[in-house]
Amino acid sequence: MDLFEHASRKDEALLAPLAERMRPTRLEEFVGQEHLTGEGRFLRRAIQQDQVPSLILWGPPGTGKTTLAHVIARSTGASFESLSAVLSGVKDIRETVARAQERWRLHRQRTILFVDEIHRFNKAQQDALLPHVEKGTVTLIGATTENPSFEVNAALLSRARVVTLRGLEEEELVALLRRAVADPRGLGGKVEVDDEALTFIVQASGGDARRALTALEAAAAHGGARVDKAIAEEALQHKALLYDKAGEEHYNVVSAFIKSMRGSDVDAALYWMTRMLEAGEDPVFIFRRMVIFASEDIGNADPRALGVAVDALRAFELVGLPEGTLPLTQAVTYLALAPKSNAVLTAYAAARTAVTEGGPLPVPMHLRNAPTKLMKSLGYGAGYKYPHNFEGHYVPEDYLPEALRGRRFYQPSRNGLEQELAERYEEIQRQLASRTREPGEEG
Ligand SMILES: Nc1ncnc2c1ncn2[C@@H]1O[C@H](COP(=O)(O)OP(=O)(O)OP(=O)(O)O)[C@@H](O)[C@H]1O
Repeated sequence: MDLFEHASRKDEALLAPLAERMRPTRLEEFVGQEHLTGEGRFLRRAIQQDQVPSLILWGPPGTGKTTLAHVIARSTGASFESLSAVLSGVKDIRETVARAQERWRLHRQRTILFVDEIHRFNKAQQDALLPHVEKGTVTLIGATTENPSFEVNAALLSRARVVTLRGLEEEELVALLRRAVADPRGLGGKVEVDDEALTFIVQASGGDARRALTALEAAAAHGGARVDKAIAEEALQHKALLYDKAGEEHYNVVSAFIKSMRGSDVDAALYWMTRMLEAGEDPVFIFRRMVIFASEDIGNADPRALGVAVDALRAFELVGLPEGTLPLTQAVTYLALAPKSNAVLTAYAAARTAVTEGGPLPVPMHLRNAPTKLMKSLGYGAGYKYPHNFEGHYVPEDYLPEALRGRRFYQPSRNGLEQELAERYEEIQRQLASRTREPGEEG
């Protein structure tokens, strides 16, 4: 039984991606970032003296933020816990803190809490965590790729020291790849990778160690026992086609999501929504697209849709993830099945064309503001009819500039609630057309 468990755990370890298998566990294996971890530098000293404060690690992807948090925990004998600011809810934070308290109470063991994407922490999450950072129950290590002085909340910033990580240098990445080729945790010396191929991979990695290791792994899988530059190139191209979170594929999925809602296919909309979440998309980005969609593709066919989208966003900001997926799903299902109209979009486009092409046409005299006697004597406001003085609070009248009389911008659909507006619109057009003009009035 024991043997079995051991064997399966070992297989799992080998199934993990190369970058994961090669993650340094000691400071000696950590590459680059000499300004932090070199002899006598701040972080090395803090680790040696076991006095690591709460930190915010700011740096590009794949430069060792997560790794550093692991190394710190291991070297200081602290327990390591990790949360995602995007995916973990307040409940997860409370449970993590409770475990940390327990560890301290029973074993006097400290806890390092790693929070990925710390700039996405919302108010509720912060309130649940910060008092415990203050008390020292947990040492917080947050990671962010965004400039913390703009993106990280002040309450957090004042409790943690910001540390900057740099993209890794080419030589550092080459050394890292060589180690991965030889190390038994890595490719175990079974693959030969020539220098040109290594340089090619490193140059395609933009200082990102995870990218470099993942590319090496793909090249090794592609090429067998020997990897040269041509094989590395081919492998990388193939990979780029399969998955590219930040690039084309991302936009394809967003596009499929919007089109599914527009096409009233609620199941497809849910599928693409989930694809985006799983790929690590910021839910707020999805919400913003939905708020726009509610106006652009539903509009007055169901004016409640805009409210549903905005309320769901507000709810999400209150509860965060994972519970925030519920208002998100609710809004997606509502928007997908609501009656559709693009009359808002076309109305604005038509009005804008009239303004940009027609130039600043004069305001008709009867609509002008007449605050002074002089203006009144010049005819400003003369002949204005106050609609409330007429039956039904309406009187047929011209409001557009003279040159645009009779132009229609709004083309209401006959869908959903917009049907009512369409009927009212037609009625008004009829009254305008059949109005009896007073003598002297232009036709
Ligand atoms: N400085 C480094 N020294 C050695 N290996 C590194 C270093 N930085 C990254 N790596 C390798 O890259 C992998 C990913 O790094 P890590 O998870 O620390 O990145 P990160 O900075 O947290 O980036 P992300 O924000 O993308 O998660 C690690 O598993 C490790 O193999």
